[in-house]
Amino acid sequence: MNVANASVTPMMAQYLDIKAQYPDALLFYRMGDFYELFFDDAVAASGALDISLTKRGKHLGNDIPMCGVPVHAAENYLLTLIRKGFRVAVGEQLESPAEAKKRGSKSVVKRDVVRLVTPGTLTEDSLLEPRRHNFLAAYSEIRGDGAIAWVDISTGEMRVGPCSKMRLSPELARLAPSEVLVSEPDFDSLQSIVDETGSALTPLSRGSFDSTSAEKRLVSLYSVKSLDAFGTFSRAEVAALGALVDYLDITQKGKLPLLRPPVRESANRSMQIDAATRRNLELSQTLNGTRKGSLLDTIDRTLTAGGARLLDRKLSSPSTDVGELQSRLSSVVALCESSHLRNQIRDELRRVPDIDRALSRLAMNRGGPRDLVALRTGLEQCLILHKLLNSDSLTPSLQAYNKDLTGHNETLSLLQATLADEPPLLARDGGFVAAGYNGELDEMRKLRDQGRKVIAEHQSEYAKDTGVSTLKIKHNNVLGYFIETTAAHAEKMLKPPLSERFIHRQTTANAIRFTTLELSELETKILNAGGRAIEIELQIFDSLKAEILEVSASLFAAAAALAQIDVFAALSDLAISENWVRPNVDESRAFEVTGGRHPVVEKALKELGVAPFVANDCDLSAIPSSSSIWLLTGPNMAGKSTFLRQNAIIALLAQIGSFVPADTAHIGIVSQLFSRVGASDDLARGRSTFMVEMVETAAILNQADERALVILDEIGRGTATYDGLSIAWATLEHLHAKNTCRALFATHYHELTALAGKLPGVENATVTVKEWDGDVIFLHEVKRGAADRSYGVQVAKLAGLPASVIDRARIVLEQLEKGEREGGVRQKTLIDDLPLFAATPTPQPTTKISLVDERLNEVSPDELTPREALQLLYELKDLSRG
Ligand SMILES: Nc1ncnc2c1ncn2[C@@H]1O[C@H](COP(=O)(O)OP(=O)(O)OP(=O)(O)O)[C@@H](O)[C@H]1O
Repeated sequence: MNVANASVTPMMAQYLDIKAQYPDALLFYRMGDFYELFFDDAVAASGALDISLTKRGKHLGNDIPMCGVPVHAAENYLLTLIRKGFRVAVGEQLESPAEAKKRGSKSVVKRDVVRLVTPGTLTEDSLLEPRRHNFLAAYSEIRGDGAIAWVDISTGEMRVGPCSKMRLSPELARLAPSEVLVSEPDFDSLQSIVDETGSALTPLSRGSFDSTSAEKRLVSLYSVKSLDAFGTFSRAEVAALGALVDYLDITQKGKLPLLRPPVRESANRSMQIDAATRRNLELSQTLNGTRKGSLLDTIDRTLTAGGARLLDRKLSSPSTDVGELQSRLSSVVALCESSHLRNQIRDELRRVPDIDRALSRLAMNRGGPRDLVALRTGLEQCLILHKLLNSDSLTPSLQAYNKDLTGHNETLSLLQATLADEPPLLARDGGFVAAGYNGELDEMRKLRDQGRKVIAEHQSEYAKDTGVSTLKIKHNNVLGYFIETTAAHAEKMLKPPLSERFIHRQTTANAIRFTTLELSELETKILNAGGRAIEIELQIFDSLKAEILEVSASLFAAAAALAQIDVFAALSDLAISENWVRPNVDESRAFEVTGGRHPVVEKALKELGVAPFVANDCDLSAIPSSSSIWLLTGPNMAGKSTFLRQNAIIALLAQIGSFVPADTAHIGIVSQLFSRVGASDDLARGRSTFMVEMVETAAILNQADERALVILDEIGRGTATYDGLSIAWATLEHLHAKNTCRALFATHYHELTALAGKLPGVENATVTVKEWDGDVIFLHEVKRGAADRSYGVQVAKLAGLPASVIDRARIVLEQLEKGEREGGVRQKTLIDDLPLFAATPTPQPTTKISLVDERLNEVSPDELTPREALQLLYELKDLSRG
């Protein structure tokens, strides 16, 4: 831009200069106690934040729109802007106005962007959810070989794994990153996949993804010779990791977070779950997008933020490693068996702070004394917990985690010695270093807080040393502090040896004034004490921080151990209080659950105080075939969907190493979990209910292998009856012949039950109901066999459809069924045969009032004598026979 243009002020020139470097972000331009926004940024931010838009000066003859937010409240505004999809460049003043003035009276204060705030790079406590990770992901593809890397900069965890473009959507669903980085040339082809997950998509230049420079970046970041130190990575994996680091460098302006060495995750060690299945099973959020009511919400008994994040991670990536699962389950068992120990552990865990996030904030220079205190408390709790868990009778993995809780004595002692009990939030406020830690600091504080007292102490010392008891220390603006005495008393002070110490300053009419070297030093000290105290504290803060970061690896290990212990104890607590059972997990293809329950529905029923949940069995193992499928029929509302989901959830819980809501469960490892449950329109993506259903079904039929568990609920319901039936039929046959997997298939098409006789791997099961006086009573019991009918009309009646509609539906149904029995229904005949709705008189209630009812209506029980009552009983018995 043309800075020489007369209408551009130097400040505006600086603003425009900085803004040009961040065209995609809102620029927070620091002016004193405010961040100000100008031009389009101001218009956008004032709308998003609901703050007033004003004007400030003119630019090229036009008013400059402006809005501002106070610096002390900036975090909240930042959060709102980030949530609304903005990125914010924070431009700070890099010098004081006085320093700027030294360069010339017209000089503008130096400013530059110190940080680019984006959804994936948040570290502030107030901007993050404590119990959830905030991942930044990067996807790269090199010659058809794809990889995804992700990092939570608030905890420093960095992971990477292979990921084909096909698997990108399920991987993003699993990780739920808040921001995804892709190379500019890939932007268009990946946009729809990323948008679908709700993550922000950020394109980076091709250079950020260049695998050779990425490798250099990583090698220098971790100060290693080669990345082999951490494992073997593909080019695409290195590129994705490198892009993360490059982006952090750009957004954090060179101040990189504390990144832990990358861990490679291989896809075959965890259960594959696609986005639709996660959604359908409401794993970490409900279909309405809330955490409350999700499976995670129901099972989460963790007490620490780190534990909560770990449980979330486990639930999103159940393991397929039997050995690992057995080991996790044994630890849960160990803590189930000793409720005293478990309760003690849980009591101590309550006091454990978020060590990961405290460390990361410190590393990024955004930490304060409270973070150091969090580490102190964390390490103190480590010691207590270590003692509690220090037993040979515990499992090897608990013992290993317990080991990580020790070895921090030096760090703890340092923190204990250094920190005050309740320090302030910000280091610059001072007051966080404990008294007694640093002699000079103690003195400075004393001087700052008790200047008068220190002077008084000196005064009495001088009085004693000189023998002049009337001597006074006084202060004025010319001399500062001075010692004053009368001329008579001053005499001996003017002579050696006292005159060597007491230096004559002034003689007035009534008094003589002295000073001492000590006193003038004291004066400077008193004047500077406050500032010096803070300076010392900041030095101590920095050196303490450096020492802590030096041992960050072992502190992270302790935090990880605490999280693991928390998860084990939480799962034990859950198992005991909800009466869950240890599942038998192995390499077989078993799926045998007795007394299974749906944890979320069971909890909801309990809270409502209605009839308890009816437990059900599911035995796919008994089917002597390579595929094992239960074909589930039953009326609407009987509990088919619940049954389907509960079995998927039981498998999933077993594979995170949790007990399961059942009496017994034998689960052969499930490698892929698919579920097509319920129907929902996806209008945003321009897909109808039926289309969504078919896309999801296609994904299942194309991918499910013999280790998959497939849950299909009412396939084909979204289209015309015969089309739907045909699709369901063919789908079932495909699952049986090609996918040869374990599956639960719920359907309203009773015609399909005939397939059970034909296909060896398909068995019929049904959810039972009782019919009573034209109504239907749900028993929620799943039994082998086929349902006789749908009871749709009865359910509709329960829902409160007008009686005339219900009656009319009954007539139509009767005719349809009759038509079918008589060899196929021809619609034309049906329409001709059925009298029109309007012409149909509402039939009278089918149930007649019985004689027994009539007689009972006449009776008033209060007026009956015992003899009359007995007589009445005989009478009623007669009437009912008659
Ligand atoms: N085993 C059970 N014990 C007690 N209540 C249950 C049980 N299963 C389901 N229910 C209750 O019945 C309601 C309906 O269950 P669900 O949605 O699973 O039925 P459905 O057969 O799939 O119905 P539709 O075919 O109409 O979708 C649930 O909301 C729940 O309150």
